[in-house]
Amino acid sequence: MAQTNLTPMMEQYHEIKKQYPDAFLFYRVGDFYELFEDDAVKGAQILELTLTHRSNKAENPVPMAGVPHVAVQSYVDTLVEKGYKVALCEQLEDPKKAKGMVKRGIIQLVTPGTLMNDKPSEAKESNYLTSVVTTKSCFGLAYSDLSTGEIYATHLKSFAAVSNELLSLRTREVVFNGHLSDKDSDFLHKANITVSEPVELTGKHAEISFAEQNLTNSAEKAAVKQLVGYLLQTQRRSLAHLQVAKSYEVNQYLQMSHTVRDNLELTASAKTGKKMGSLFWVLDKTHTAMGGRLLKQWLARPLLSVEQLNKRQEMVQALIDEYFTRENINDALKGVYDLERLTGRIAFGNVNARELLQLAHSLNAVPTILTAIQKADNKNLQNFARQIDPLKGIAKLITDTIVDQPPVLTTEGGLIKDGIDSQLDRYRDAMNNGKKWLTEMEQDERAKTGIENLKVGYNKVFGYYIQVTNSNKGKVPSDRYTRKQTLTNAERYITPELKEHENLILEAQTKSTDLEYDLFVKLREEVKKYIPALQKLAGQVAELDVFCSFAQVAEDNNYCRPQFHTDNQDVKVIMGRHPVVEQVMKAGSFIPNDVKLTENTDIFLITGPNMSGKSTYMRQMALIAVMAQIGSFVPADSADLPIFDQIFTRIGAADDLISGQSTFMVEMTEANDALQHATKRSLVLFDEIGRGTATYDGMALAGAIVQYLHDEVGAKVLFATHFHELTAMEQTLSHLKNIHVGATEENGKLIFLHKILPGPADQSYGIHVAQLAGLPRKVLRKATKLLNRLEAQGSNLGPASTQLDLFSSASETEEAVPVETPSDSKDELTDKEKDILDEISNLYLADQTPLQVMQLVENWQEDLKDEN
Ligand SMILES: Nc1ncnc2c1ncn2[C@@H]1O[C@H](COP(=O)(O)OP(=O)(O)OP(=O)(O)O)[C@@H](O)[C@H]1O
Repeated sequence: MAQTNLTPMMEQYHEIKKQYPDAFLFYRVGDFYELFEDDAVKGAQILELTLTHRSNKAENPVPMAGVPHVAVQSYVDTLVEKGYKVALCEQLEDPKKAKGMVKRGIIQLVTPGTLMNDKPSEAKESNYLTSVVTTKSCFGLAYSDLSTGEIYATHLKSFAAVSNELLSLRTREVVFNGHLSDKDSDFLHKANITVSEPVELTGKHAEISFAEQNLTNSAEKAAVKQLVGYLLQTQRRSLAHLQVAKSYEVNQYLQMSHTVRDNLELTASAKTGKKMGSLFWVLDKTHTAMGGRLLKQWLARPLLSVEQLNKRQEMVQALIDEYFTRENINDALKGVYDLERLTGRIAFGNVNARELLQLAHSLNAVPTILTAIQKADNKNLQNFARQIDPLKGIAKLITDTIVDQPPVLTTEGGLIKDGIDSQLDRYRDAMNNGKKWLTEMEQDERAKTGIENLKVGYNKVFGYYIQVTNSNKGKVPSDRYTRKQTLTNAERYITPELKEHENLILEAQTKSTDLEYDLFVKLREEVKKYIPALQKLAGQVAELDVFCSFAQVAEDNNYCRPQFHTDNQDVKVIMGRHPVVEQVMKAGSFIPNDVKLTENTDIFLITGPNMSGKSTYMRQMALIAVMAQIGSFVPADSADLPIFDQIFTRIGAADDLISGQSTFMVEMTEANDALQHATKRSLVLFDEIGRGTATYDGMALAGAIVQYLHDEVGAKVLFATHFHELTAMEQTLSHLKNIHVGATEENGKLIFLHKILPGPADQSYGIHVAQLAGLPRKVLRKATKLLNRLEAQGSNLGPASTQLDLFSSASETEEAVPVETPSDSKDELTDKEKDILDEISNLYLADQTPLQVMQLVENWQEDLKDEN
């Protein structure tokens, strides 16, 4: 906005705003932060503020909107959560002392990736800022959670791998040094990831050399440099808690794409996006926020090393065996605050006395934990405990210095205990003596003047005064008292003696408050020296918390300790259960099932009615694999498992909203991902592949995919299908076995057994399920009639029989010969009827609302009417 004749303040505003064009500039004026011009217009709308104008009478009044400084955090959070950036511009000198324009400057730039939300509901969430650099040969990627200071770095071959990492980390902001194609930029926008420009750094920065010290890969180094540089530039405060970056490679862990993680509902339910209903919900019995965050990190990166997994398992086993130790540890953990984030706040220098006490109380819990472990006399626990330094000295220093219930503010005194500093004690004595003198003086004056209700009081404007009610005004010794203030029913006076003591008291008070603040800062700086030790301790406590949680969950739900083998890929899970589904069902009502992919069986082709439990069975296998590879015990009687390198899924019907692909396209993309990247060591779950297109297309694709997985990939595959024709493949594919989920019919009613049985399903029961869903009788009757006719015709239906032959043993050598259609043309189905039947058997009831089903049925009725 071109402006002429700007006031000095607006000139200053523009000067600062120019440097932060893409951020909302919160400009401090007195007790308010003001937004001006376009920021004001947009901000007022988003934050529901009143839009006013500055220089209302001028030709071009400046739009303006303000928020009180005490409430600024929630406004900043709202904007940043929506993906905007906020630049906080403070008054850098006391306005009273300033000559001319008050100096102002940006003290912090809050961005989506650097937002530190203190909401308790988000304590178990990490908020990552990610930095990506393009180099000639690859992409370097580094990310950090600013609240804890941890940094990780890796390098990746393709932008697709980068995108997958960004989505898996749920990063909100990426600092990117390259040029984004329209497609990639669109993708990031839809994924709600803010893209920020890297900042230009001059000179050397200790934080950068510290963070990158262990890295060898140059792309990773560059990514960390860019990350820390951005943090330094936006935070403009001490980042002493930033840790040494840890290098990782995605293939050091069990790999899953972000869609696989979402499909398996590892940390959030697919339906609600909430924790409830996810694997994390079942496994998380942690008592600390750090434990919760660590468990989430483990879920994001399951391990491949049997050695490391055994170590975790041994800790879990020890804590199951030592019940009382676990209970004692749990009790102690309940008193531990978020050490990681407290440490972050210590680095930033915005920790208050209460938080320092929280730190001390947390540290005091550690010896209790160690004592509990010592009593248990368990080798694994002992070894773990031996590595822990409880940092007793820090805890003592804090509790010795800070009073038991300090105020939130650190600038108004009342923080430091007596006996810590002799000067402070002297000031306090002076204050106390002064106050004692005031009480004595009040008594004295009452006696001298005879005014019984004479009072000594204090207010900010006049300081100490003597108050006399109007009725006693006459008794006031006018030679000694000077009138200062008249109230409706009293007068206030001062005396020279009173003022003299007032000076002494107030001076002692100001000095002691200042000194207390200094002592507090000194303490804070002392604690700051222990940041790395505190971070190490926090990590150990978090691990112990997760182990206790695993032990608790294993014991509560009767899990077993999985065994791993590396010489083959056989899977042998006996009486396995779905960890989440069994939680939401009545105790004992979940039917356990085995998964035995052994002796050259790689593929289970699973058939069975809708709703019988095919998906549950497949997911339960994947969840057991993930649980095992994070070190948790698993819901089964026994589990003998290989180490899986990757998990692929094609489950559910969700459109990929981010990439804007159709359901079928997503289905094929996910299938392709598995076909291209799965190895013999992978686990593949395919649920009804091919149902997103016309029946015969779908069946053909599904058959070809199964064959490819069998011949070319050799992964362990669970493949559920409604195409019964595929079951014929067992005759030709030696590593494929048919299994089905049992169901029976009793008095015309369908009973689900939820039991996995050998061989293919004999019926699909689609119409029974439709009946369960309450479809009108007329439709069900008609569907049954159509089905009977189809069955009577058997394989005579031209195209289906061609498909069937394709997958049967004869197909390799013989041409399929279409059998002639029956001569009774009345019995032949019309195309329309076939379509309707197809639609009914393919209808996914779980995806429909009753109203949608009614609508569909009504359409069918209309169509059938038209036919007849
Ligand atoms: N083993 C089991 N024991 C008890 N109940 C089960 C079991 N497996 C599944 N169920 C119940 O059956 C419901 C349907 O299961 P699931 O979604 O796995 O069926 P499906 O065969 O995949 O169905 P569709 O083919 O329609 O997708 C589950 O929500 C659960 O309530």
